[in-house]
Amino acid sequence: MTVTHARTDAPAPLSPEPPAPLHDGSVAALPDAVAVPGYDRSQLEPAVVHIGVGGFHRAHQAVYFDELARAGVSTGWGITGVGLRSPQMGEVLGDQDHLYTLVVRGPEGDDVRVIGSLVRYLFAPDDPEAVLATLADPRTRLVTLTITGSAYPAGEPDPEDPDVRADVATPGTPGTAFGFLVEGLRRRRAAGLAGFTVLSCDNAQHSGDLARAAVLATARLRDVGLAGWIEEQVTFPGSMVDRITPETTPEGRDAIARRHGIDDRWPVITEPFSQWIVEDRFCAGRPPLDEVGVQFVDDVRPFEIMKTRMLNGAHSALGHLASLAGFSTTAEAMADPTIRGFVRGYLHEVARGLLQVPGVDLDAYADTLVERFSNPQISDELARLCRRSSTKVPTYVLPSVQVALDHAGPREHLVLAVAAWMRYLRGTDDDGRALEVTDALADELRALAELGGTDPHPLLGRTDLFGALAATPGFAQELEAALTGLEDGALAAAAALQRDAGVEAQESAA
Ligand SMILES: NC(=O)c1ccc[n+]([C@@H]2O[C@H](COP(=O)([O-])OP(=O)(O)OC[C@H]3O[C@@H](n4cnc5c(N)ncnc54)[C@H](O)[C@@H]3O)[C@@H](O)[C@H]2O)c1
Ligand SMILES: O=P(O)(O)OC[C@@H](O)[C@@H](O)[C@H](O)[C@H](O)CO
Repeated sequence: MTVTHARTDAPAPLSPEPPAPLHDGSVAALPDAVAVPGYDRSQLEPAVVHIGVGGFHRAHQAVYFDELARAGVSTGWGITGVGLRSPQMGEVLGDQDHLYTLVVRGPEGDDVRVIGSLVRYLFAPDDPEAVLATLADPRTRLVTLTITGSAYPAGEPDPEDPDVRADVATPGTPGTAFGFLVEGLRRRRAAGLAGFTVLSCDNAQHSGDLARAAVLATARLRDVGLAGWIEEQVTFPGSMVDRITPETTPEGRDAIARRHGIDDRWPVITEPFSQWIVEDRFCAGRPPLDEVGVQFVDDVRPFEIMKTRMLNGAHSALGHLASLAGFSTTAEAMADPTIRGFVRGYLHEVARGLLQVPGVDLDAYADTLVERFSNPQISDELARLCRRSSTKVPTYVLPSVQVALDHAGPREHLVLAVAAWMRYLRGTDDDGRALEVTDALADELRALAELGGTDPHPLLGRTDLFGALAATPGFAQELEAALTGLEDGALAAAAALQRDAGVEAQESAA
């Protein structure tokens, strides 16, 4: 493994380089392998623009739109994919007529199909004008985003940031997704058109509010009147999205070619589970996604909070702790009873701090998460779960710790998860092997983690990450104890929690 001190404004090491075509005659190339995905793609109307076409979009939103067309419900929602950061996805999709293979990997084996809802792909740095023209096109009714949580400014956008400067000073060649949205909307306003819906599909608590705040703040930097028009004309529904989608590796790609005889340079492998809950606030027409399993609600926040704190929080906790213990994938780590017990304990503590979620039994939800994380058919790298943790831990983990401290709730697993992140930041596992630390703040946080050792105070000084939690009585001492426990190794620290829980259970039974 390598230690990567990457800045998030550099393209993240998102996916492996797309593998070269096989074309050795042993397999059929897309789109020859499957001529059409079951409907006439020429009928698809380009009503959706999606920014950030990665693995998840192709395993989730694009699949729902594909199902709409496949089931004959509607061909009104074809997708124009837009990339801002790396050109490879566009190159691969361009070679495949924008078709790609979705492999749903469950206990019964692989379900393989070709997805056809992406009709076009634009790499913004090559042709910003085409992207802006598409956003200003009257046919565009919905813009969806999966640009990672780090792309949303915490507070106001930094006017000194070169990308934000481009959004304002050279709006014909914007630097950020929000700059593109604002200029696209400005052109619509100038042309007398209405707005479009902006639907964030990034994992976040209040994803819609984050997108709205970022778009309005970017607009205000340009023109207060434009910002006011956007407030009136554009809706930003929140959404809860869920489908565990690992990065596609060359090995995964080659296995698909061998097993299924399809030469797809960048297929997507995902799990059977899929969930999408969306707030019903669409200003330019709502796609009939309820016909294909999407749930529309008035307020998505309880679902977002549950999902980010339970699933994503447990993923972060598992990622850091199991990486320290030397594991590489979720399934491998979850097969270890100590790690599995730690994840269960973590989920239990989070659930204790959650309010009721409509129609959800949190214990049953926790059980499904343990099962999904353990899926041996899916090879999900722990390293993926540990990227951009300075954005993720404050969103996914720390709110649960705060709730537990405020209500004197059980929190040993939560605190160990924070300690494991701090220990992980030092960049080596329990056997001294290098860990991948891919984070905008990697260098700064590593220095603080090394300075502190088992003393969390240098890291807790980062109030931009810890907020009021840093000063919450008892937290620093509990963290210090957990960091000290980790000196014996991650597995030993997790096992100690299980021993303590066993003793407590015996005492209360007695
Ligand atoms: N993979 C999953 O299991 C999963 C599930 C639910 C939600 N998500 C969310 O979906 C988003 C994308 O995840 P993914 O797994 O597809 O990752 P990915 O790395 O495959 O794709 C990320 C995409 O975002 C783009 N991007 C990154 N930073 C950007 C920026 N600052 N501005 C514009 N574009 C940017 C990349 O170019 C890429 O197209 C994340 O927010 C993630 O939390 C992922
Ligand atoms: O996507 P991230 O990096 O914010 O978080 C990593 C994982 O927890 C996440 O991708 C999950 O797999 C996903 O949210 C499941 O729906």
